[in-house]
Amino acid sequence: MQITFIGGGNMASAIISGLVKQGGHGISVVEPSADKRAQLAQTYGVTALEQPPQQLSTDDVVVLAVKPQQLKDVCLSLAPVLGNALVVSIAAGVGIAALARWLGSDRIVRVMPNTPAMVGKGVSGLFAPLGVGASDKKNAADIMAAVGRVFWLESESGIDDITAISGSGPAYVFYFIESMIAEARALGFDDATARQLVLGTFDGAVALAKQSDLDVATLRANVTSKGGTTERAIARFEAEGVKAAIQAGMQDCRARSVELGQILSQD
Ligand SMILES: NC(=O)C1=CN([C@@H]2O[C@H](COP(=O)(O)OP(=O)(O)OC[C@H]3O[C@@H](n4cnc5c(N)ncnc54)[C@H](O)[C@@H]3O)[C@@H](O)[C@H]2O)C=CC1
Ligand SMILES: O=C(O)[C@@H]1CCC=N1
Repeated sequence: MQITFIGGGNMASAIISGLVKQGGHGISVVEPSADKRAQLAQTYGVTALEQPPQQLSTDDVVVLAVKPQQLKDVCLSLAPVLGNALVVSIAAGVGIAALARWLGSDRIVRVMPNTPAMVGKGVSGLFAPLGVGASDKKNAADIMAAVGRVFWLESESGIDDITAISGSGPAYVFYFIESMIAEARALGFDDATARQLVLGTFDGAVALAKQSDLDVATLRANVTSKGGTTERAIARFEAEGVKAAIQAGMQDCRARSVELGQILSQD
């Protein structure tokens, strides 16, 4: 595939890194920052451009990887050179109707990836409107499958849902990890040891959850001895409303995705 990324920031780099490892693709990136262009070219061996190509072809795939707030201008400037290229938008919030209006094309797939794509462990939700053909859907899914797992969504609002789960989710996990590392440091462990203890715990717990036949609530119960230490910790989490706060945070995240779409898709 000939793939042109518009925007070479965090998320684009994560996807590019997986595609480069997979090999066999022609990859270019349009990125205004000269520093980032140099880094992308050096790290991944991709073609880094300051401006979009003069003309794209029907066989090209264009991945829109700029901030949602930059999307309209980017689409309007791409429209004259887009030809009939397939467009894959990874931007949060902004819907296909607005993208189609700005691009003058409805050959569009929306994707909500996440940054663990950088290490081949991404989770992506994809949505394509009815008019998008099977080979376009396959190309979009193949790009994301190069960097992790792929889930097709039945409706576009599923993109808002999955943004609150896997799109933003790595940040929730890092927040939990950060909190545990801070406390391990407060208990006197040096930074490197605190990090290893906490990351080892996450790694082990996730591996156990994946390999076990038991559900996660049972796995948690198995750690929690009656009258023991874990029980105290979980009781404090419950008293402080940690679970409710996580769920409320996810709802706020989803609402922001909807709100971004409403604000940014107006004209
Ligand atoms: N970071 C994440 O975890 C995720 C991000 N996304 C979506 O990915 C998109 C990009 O997010 P990030 O990579 O985090 O942002 P970022 O800020 O790291 O990257 C955006 C890049 O676009 C470049 N840019 C600005 N104007 C441009 C233009 N006119 N033409 C080409 N490039 C331009 C910027 O210089 C920057 O390098 C956003 O729409 C976001 O909603 C989706 C899922 C996860
Ligand atoms: O925070 C954001 O808006 C983007 C979308 C999902 C993850 N990062």
